[in-house]
Amino acid sequence: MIKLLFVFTSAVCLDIFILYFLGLVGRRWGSLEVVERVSGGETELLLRQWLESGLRWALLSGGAALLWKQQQQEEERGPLVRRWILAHCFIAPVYETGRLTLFGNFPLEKLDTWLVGSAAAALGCLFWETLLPDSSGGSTGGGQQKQKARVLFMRVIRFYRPDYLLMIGAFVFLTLAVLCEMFIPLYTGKLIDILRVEQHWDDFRSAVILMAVFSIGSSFSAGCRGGLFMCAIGSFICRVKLQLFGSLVRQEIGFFERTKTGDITSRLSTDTTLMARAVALNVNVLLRTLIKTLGMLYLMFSLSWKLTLLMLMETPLTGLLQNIYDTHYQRLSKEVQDSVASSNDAAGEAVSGIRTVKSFNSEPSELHRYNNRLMDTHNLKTRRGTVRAVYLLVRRLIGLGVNVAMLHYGRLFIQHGQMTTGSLVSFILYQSNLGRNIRTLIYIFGDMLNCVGAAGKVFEYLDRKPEVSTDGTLQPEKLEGHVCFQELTFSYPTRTDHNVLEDFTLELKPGQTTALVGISGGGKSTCVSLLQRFYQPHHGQILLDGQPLQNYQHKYLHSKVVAVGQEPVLFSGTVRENIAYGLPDCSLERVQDAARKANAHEFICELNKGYNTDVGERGNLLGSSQKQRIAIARALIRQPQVILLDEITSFLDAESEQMVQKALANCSNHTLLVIAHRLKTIERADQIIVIDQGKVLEQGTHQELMEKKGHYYKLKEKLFADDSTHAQDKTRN
Ligand SMILES: Nc1ncnc2c1ncn2[C@@H]1O[C@H](COP(=O)(O)OP(=O)(O)OP(=O)(O)O)[C@@H](O)[C@H]1O
Repeated sequence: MIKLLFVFTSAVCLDIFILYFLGLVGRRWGSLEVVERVSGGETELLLRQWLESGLRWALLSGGAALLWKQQQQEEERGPLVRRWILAHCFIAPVYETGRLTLFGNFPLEKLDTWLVGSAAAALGCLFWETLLPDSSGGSTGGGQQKQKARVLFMRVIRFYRPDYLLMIGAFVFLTLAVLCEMFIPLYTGKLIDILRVEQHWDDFRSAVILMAVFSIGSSFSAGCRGGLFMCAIGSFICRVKLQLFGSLVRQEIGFFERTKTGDITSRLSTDTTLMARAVALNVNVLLRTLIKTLGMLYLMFSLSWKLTLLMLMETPLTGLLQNIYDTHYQRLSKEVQDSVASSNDAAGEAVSGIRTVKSFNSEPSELHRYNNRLMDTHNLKTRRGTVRAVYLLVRRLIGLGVNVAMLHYGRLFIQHGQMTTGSLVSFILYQSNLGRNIRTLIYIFGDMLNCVGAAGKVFEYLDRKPEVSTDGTLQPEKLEGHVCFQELTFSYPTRTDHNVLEDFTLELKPGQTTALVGISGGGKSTCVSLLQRFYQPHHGQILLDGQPLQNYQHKYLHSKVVAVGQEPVLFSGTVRENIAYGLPDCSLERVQDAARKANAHEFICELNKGYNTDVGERGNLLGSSQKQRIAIARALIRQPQVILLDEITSFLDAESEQMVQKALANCSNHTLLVIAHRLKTIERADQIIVIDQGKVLEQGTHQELMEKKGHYYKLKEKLFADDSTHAQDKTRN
């Protein structure tokens, strides 16, 4: 900043020096008789001023460039200085040219002109930097941002391709509506002029008819335009949401662990809508306003170009004000959005965990938490409202000032016969719209960037390639189900500093049952997750029949390797839909067969609508053991080769467990990986693997490990104790 000030001060000093030097030369030149003859005229003075400005500009630019190079900051601040020098040198001749054109005299002294020019240039640069801070070329961060916004905007437009016809229709009606609307004030003024001269009744009638035609035409076209745009936006939103959802469900589990649910849902709801607005609504408003503004300016110029220039003076002020307001308003709006999301999260968490809330009697604290979040939102909204109120006040004051000036000059022009009363009325009508239109143009530009920002977030998810690839193609007809974990090292994406598995090697032989045992947190469930390809291990690999898991086709792999977890997740829908989940054309016989194997058929038949009974949201209408059996049926229906059972029997009663065990025992050609804390399940396994802290401690059959009297032996004492307690609990229930 200090360097910048130094450059500016040096430039001003250099400029004053050049100015006086040129003044001296000019005076010497002026003293020559030849020049004296021609230099008296205003045109010549003006010409000389332009020449001087050109010279000053060249010298100042050269000097600043030299100085800047030494400071090595050309890239960062160069454009701003160049703009300032250009405005500083040329604003005075431009101003004087304007004055000469308007009033035909040349009143300002040289130093006064310089001062006025300097102040105007500094204000202009300030205005430019505040309103368009990133306009200094592609190399800067702002330039890149603008370029990015442009690319995103074009992508959104391409996304609209299927609706191009609707959009074109909408734009045609938009143009018609605007054109019709534009002529109404003009004819209002004409009517007033005609009314003042009573005998022109024919003119009056035709003016009224024309006004009626324009009004009806404008309303009709606006209606058609709105309808067509809404259709286009509706279909766009559906399309984007569908694609986005498709992309989201393809992402790996780690993505969902790292990304908040609120973020994902707001991409799906708010951002897709904003993205649709970016083109359809904003371009609609932008074009409508632009056509209207240009048309109005043309008509206003034809009514009184002097008054029009006066009016336009309001624009930079309003622009500056709008820009400052937008910055604050957008920041506050974002904070309000975050705060609303956070209070929704608080409410959602309390509702979804209502059992825990009640059992710990924490209703008052939940209420307090929610109240705090609501108050935060309320405070932010109040601040946002205050900013808006101040902005509106200042804007109205500026508007009032301009209106007073316009009425004053309008009266003078009427007095001098330069305008009629009707023209002034038309002008006032246009002027009241013009200010609004210009504000809209400035606002819409900001809003468009905002919407394009939302589109950026949507595209980020749309373009995201899942870290766990699903590009495999392998789908052999016959699969043995031979699984090998080879020197696997893995940590969860949310805790990369902690290796859950380290140099982990394990073999699941085809047709055999392997039980994973160990204390909680040892990494048993992680093995199941990795086998389902929820995560990608960092080192080592998992082989299925000698091929890395990622080589298998995604759908094939998930039909051959299935898992049933501790807490089964069912989806709202019927029992049949849940068992045949992901298999759209599955017959009822197949569903029933799978249900029988999972010992679920009997209880399903007892439900009031049998297989067509609705299970409720997340299966809430069913008991835990029923949900578990449906989940087992859902796995078995795919006729898998490798079955992963992660503590599935925890929620089953002894009888159901036995039935399920029997059903699973029947699948002798399946590879089973069982995680269990129940001795009976473990004993039956062909091999038992004891895991602790991501490492295999012991491996062998129950008999072998018992004889070894190692970790398993010690663990067994605990497991057996737990098991008997558990069995007693179940019997009591
Ligand atoms: N999604 C996750 N993100 C981060 N860390 C996790 C995640 N899931 C598990 N962990 C951690 O990984 C370690 C192993 O967990 P894992 O669930 O595999 O153990 P486990 O032996 O199956 O235990 P349990 O019998 O309690 O299910 C634990 O320290 C756990 O905290």
